[in-house]
Amino acid sequence: MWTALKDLRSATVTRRMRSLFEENPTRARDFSVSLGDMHFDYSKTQLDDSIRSALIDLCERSNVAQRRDAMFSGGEINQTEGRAVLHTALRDPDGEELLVDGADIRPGIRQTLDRMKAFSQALRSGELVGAGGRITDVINIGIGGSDLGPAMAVLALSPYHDGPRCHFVSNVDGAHISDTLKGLDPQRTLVIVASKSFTTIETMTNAFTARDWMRAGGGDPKRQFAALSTAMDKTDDFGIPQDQVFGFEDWVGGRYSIWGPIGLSLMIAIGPDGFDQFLAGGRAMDEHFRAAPWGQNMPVMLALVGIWHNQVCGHGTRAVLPYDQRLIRLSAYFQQLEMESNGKQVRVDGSALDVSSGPVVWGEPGTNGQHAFFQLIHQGTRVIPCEFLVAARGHEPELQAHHKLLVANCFAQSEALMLGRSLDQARARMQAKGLTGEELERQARHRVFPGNRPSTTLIYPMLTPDILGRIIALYEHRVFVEGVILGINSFDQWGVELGKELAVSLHPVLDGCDSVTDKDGSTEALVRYFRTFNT
Ligand SMILES: O=P(O)(O)OC[C@H]1O[C@](O)(CO)[C@@H](O)[C@@H]1O
Repeated sequence: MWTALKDLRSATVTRRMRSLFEENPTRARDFSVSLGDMHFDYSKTQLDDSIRSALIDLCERSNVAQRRDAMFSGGEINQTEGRAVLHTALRDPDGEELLVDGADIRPGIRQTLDRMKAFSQALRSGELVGAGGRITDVINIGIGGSDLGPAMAVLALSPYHDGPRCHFVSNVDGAHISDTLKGLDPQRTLVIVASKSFTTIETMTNAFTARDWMRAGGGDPKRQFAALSTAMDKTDDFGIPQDQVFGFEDWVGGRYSIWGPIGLSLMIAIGPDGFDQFLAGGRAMDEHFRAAPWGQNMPVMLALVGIWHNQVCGHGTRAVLPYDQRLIRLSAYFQQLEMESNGKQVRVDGSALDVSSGPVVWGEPGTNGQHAFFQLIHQGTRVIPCEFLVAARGHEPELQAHHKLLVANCFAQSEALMLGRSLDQARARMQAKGLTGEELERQARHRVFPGNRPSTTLIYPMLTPDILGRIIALYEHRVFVEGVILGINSFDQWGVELGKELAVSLHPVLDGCDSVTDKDGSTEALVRYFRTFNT
């Protein structure tokens, strides 16, 4: 399957992308996909008709349609954990009957959503109070999927906030909770403990610290704690009243969980109506993913472009570059979504992957990144496919000039990456500035841009709750399609276990309770260093 694609790649190594636009005047339209007013342009890549056909063929042969349908209908596609994968059901509470283990899951989803709405409304209206009166601040304590989604989305949608302030604590580093608690009123703060398992050491350590802080400051943890979890017995043990516990099932993976109870902080911030719009955005992307033919299917084409760049061309990293300051946490969110899902070395059947696993995902918002790492993207020896995201309009009409500059910079980057600047062009520019002879030759080489560097652009009218829902669902399905093509299970994460186990065994070693001599030399030396400062 891969050979045909690799041959196509060899045939295009020296081809200038720009020539594709000269050959096909409607290339921009032909190599883009729309969903309503959201538009995904992948024309600034090497994809042509034959490459796209070969990629679509790969998609067909990989049974993406069957796997997709199995996912939406509750098939046990997370084989290594024996679970269905149904985060999509969370954003479709009124959908038709959906059976898991013989029972329809929709009524439970609706009931939990209604409870979340009632709870967040009571909090926002001031009906639900803390020991010291109206709740002014909410802290979500969680990590990974129980943090990154809501933390990213709350920031992204700050123009829609009209509820209490939301804070996020994830790191077990005491600095995180300490800095967050400073300045908060323990009698007017709500703490949400977000943990699917309710055993994650970072989250539980921070939750106990927050409870001690609240008690010491005269707050009332019985009233001012809520929990989001699949483990009701453990939330009970912690002492959180059941009417403040919002449960979900194991068919929701951590990094896919923002659509349900894990999204409670987002709902508190933007209100139930805003949250409904967010769900509707995700649902619209689901419907599109299920219905659109592959070539017109946004998640599929985003995935196929990703497969082309990573597995076929060998570009091992992917930069996510939102030209939107409020999406500053988007690449961190996508890092978990993509790298925890598709960073696997074996297929579902245990056989070794014969192509690269998912790429390294990284990035920062523009224009900041331009003044940091874009140098390497433009002139470094590696090719780094870039994914730009940008809104046509900002939320600050009075600062329209800023937004125009932002957008101009975004478009300029993809243009510059594709066009580059040849040695002759560099020389001509320097001559125009009056340079001549040896000095001109010496300087000109440093001003050459190889160009021909691929990028895609996702453009939408404005970053609303609906659009954010569409963006997240788009990337979720992209990761899914890439995983199916690689033949891996995108829904487990065994790779995080070994480090967790060793941390548990190292904890008593740091205290000096357990011996350090059975550790490797490096670890032993590090432990001894730590002990000298902690006697
Ligand atoms: O919600 P929990 O159970 O606390 O887990 C938090 C995170 O930890 C992980 O299991 C990995 O360490 C993630 O997959 C998950 O999102």
